Amino acid sequence: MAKSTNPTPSARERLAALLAEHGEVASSVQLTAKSPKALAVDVRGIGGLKLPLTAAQTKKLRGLGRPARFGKGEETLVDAGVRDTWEIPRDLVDVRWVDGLDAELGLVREELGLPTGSRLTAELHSVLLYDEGQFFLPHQDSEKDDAMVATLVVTLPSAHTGGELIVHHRGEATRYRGFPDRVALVAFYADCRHEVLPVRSGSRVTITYNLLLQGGRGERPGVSSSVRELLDEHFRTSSTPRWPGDVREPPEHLAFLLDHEYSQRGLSWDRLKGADASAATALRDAAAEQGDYEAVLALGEIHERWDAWDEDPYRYYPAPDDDEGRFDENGYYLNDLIEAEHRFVLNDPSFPAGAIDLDESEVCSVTPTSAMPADSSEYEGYLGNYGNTLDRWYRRAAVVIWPREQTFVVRARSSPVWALDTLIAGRDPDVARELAPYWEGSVRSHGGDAPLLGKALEAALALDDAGLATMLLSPFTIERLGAAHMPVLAELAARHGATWSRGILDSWFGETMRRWYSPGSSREGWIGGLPELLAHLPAGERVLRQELTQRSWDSLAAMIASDLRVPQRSVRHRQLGDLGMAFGAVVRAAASLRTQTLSRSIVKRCLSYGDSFSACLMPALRDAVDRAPGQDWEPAFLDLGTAEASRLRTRLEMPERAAGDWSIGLPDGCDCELCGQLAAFLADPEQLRKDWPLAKDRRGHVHARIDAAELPVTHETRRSGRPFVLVLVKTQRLFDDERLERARDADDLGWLGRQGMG
Ligand SMILES: O=C(O)CCC(=O)C(=O)O
Ligand SMILES: [Fe+2]
Repeated sequence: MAKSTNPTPSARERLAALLAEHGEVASSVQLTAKSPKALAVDVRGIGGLKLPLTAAQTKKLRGLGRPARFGKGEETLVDAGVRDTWEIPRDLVDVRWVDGLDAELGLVREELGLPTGSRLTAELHSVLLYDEGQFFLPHQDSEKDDAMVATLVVTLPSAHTGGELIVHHRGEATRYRGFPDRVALVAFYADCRHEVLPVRSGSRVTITYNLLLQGGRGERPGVSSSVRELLDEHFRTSSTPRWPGDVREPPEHLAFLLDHEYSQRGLSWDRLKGADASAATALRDAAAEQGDYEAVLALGEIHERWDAWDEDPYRYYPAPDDDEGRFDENGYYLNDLIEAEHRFVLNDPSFPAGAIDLDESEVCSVTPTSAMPADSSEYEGYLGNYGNTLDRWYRRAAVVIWPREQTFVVRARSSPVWALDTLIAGRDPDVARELAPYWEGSVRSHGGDAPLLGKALEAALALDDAGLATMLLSPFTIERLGAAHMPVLAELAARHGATWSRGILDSWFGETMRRWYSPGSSREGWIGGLPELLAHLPAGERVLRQELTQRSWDSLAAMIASDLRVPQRSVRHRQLGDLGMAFGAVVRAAASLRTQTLSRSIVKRCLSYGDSFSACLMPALRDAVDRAPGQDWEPAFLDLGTAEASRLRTRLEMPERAAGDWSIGLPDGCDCELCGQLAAFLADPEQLRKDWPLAKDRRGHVHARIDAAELPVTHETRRSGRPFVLVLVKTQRLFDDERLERARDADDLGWLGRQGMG
């Protein structure tokens, strides 16, 4: 969140501040053992270690050591450039704390702010020996056990310098030294990066433990009532209007973002780290107080888009005082937050899998997201709609709270599948009405795929209400409609009538929707399967058959019209060719309708298209023959094929280009004075080359015209003299292309003749 410029902070901002105060705790801590005798270490082959360690003992230890490994993703590696230390095999070592470790672990638990009532246990991880020059670069320990919350490093007393353990957290580094005569214990949260600096002299020996947390929830009297009041205030108060006249409803959720990192499996109420634990617990207790709120842990994905600069704007001026912390980790200066998206997956098995999107006014945190290191980021220079933008993505865990009466809607929004299953089972129209305000957004953000459409149809059938059926179905797109859906759709159409059906199809074919969220599904691909789809309608069904075919044609005709306008010939032909299958399908579907009105209007429209339409028609005709060899032509195909044949014949009857005729036509597009000169050169049958001194932008215009029309003319700039000279040369491709085209025409005409359309 950007710094608030609002003079009176909102309830959620005050809530975050209260929780921050309440939960100030360390992320690492150091203790010393009562005496060196607190610890008894036996090593097989050496015997009991005498503390402080002597040089003779470390020498023996070294004899048992092997180079330590470290984890990188899935792998375990040995790389002395990252980690250079000896590891003593764990099974050779027996470590015993004479009075147990409970007192120390109790202190650690308190200092790290883990909930009262919980208990830490230590699990031996490794025994390490760092000789002079050895070190471990910054890293984060992997949490192999779900209950692991922290690491404990015990440094045995020994004479050494260097080898400091440095623990990083949220931009702060804490440095811990071992002692010559005392056992040092350092514990830090498992999500802290840490490192061991090179040992400068002597040897450093450490024993590391995984710290596991068991049970217990914190009880923090005192804050709960103020938390509760702020919670109520948040849910009562509409957020500030974004522009004059903007009407905003009171928020439906509150997400409090946590500061530590959690894995999906590691995120649970009794294993929250540091300040998160006390804050989250206070929130949960306040929510539970009267049983009217629900609080759930969630994993969030946050996307921020910043207006940003890639260099320091204050390079030549002193930065304003309140401007620190405005640089991200890559040195970009964060200027203004343009937008932020917050999406949460509820981490609770009693909730259906899925995600909910929250508004910025529903989110708060102690540490603003922009102050956290991003998981990934992307900088774009002057592109798109803004100036320079910096996109940043983060993962942050959160406590998400909502009024209990909203639970159905929250569940339904996070999983539309679950919502539909509930409707199918309960057939309760009031429940469906509760969904109405969110349904479209919810289907959209979950991709609205074919199985979901299947369920939505089923639910519409179960509810048996035309209005609710429209609400449930209209967010989908036509590309998702498959054979399996047809019987239910027909049933609904029969129940609710033709007007209802048309309304649904209008939404499904709508253009805006399609761009929103049908990635990977192509309209023309779907139209290509139309006749097969119609075959799944009950015999005698008329409305859907008619309407689906009509709308498919309208949609396709719009695509054809736009492709016919593409200036480059090769692109135009390829795109039109790609529509051939869909065109054939529409013609076949139209032919199967009760009246031939649509067929006739298709033919009429196609006869008005120019020559390029052949690129779409020929593949459709050839496909029709492949599908139904030896069968009679649909009348529409026959009309179009016959017209195509006569068009081809006319073209072929024109005399071939004479050898030595170099005249080229320039297609329409511009009649500026420059294009006039270009056209004259092109039209001249004898002139093959033109050396044309032209200023830069004028050369650019000529380049563009020639490229757009894909003319057989090379156009290069000779960079000598002022202005440079544009050299145009007509090429042999003029003759080759025309020859190829004639051959293709002849071939098509022959084929049409053999199909009875000559
Ligand atoms: O030796 C130390 O102080 C730390 C060792 C460590 O970071 C590890 O084993 O992961
Ligand atoms: Fe480590």
